Amino acid sequence: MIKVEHLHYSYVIGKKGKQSSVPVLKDVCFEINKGEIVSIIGRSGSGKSTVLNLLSGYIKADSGKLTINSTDVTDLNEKQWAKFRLDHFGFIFQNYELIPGLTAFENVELPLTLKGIDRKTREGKAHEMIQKVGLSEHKGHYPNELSGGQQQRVSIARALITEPMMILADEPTGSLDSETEAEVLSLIKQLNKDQQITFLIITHDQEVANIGNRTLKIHDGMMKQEGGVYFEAN
Ligand SMILES: Nc1ncnc2c1ncn2[C@@H]1O[C@H](COP(=O)(O)OP(=O)(O)OP(=O)(O)O)[C@@H](O)[C@H]1O
Repeated sequence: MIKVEHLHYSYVIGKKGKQSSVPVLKDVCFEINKGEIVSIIGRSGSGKSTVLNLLSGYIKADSGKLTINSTDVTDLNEKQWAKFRLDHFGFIFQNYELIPGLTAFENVELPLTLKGIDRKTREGKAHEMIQKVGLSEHKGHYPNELSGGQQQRVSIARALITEPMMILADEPTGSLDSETEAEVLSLIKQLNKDQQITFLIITHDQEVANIGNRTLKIHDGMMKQEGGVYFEAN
């Protein structure tokens, strides 16, 4: 489903004329199969968010190959990526990233609005998703009228509404207390089990990583499967 082959990425830092290149990902290789929950665990600064940004086309690798659903997406341009992202991925973020001026229902509906789906279909789907995450009674609430856990449920419903191939979750429980964290992780596991939704979870927390079928460890821009050895760049 996702195949990452020998990705290298460096950030260019410093002022013009005095720029230097800082290698952040070094020969990263991994695959994610349909129906898996895969966790990427690593300390702060190890390169987790950079992996996510490469997978979702926000940044472009210096070298290597990225294949998603048998399509080579390594060289898509920005416009092609925007469509590809909307068609294939759902996103969940640590800080939920809900639109403050929209209700829970409207936030969930939004990706379908962006896709140009008609109102009746949008509303039907949004009702279904809000129900799926157990928030039907709160659908008219604005984000600031919801708890952190409820906001994350809204963002999960929003991620699900386009029926994405995969959900990319960046520290999905990073802002939640441990009880609410357990609830959100259990919802993720349930969606994976009942509907075979594939998740990639980025975290620095071993307990969160443990909900995955597989854990990939990233350290200093190098990645290994848990129990394996780090790949070193040539
Ligand atoms: N825009 C940027 N310009 C230059 N260096 C950057 C930039 N973004 C990230 N880096 C550097 O790249 C490295 C990896 O950063 P990244 O954000 O991928 O790590 P992370 O594992 O997601 O960290 P965290 O858990 O703190 O979010 C870090 O050393 C960071 O300082």
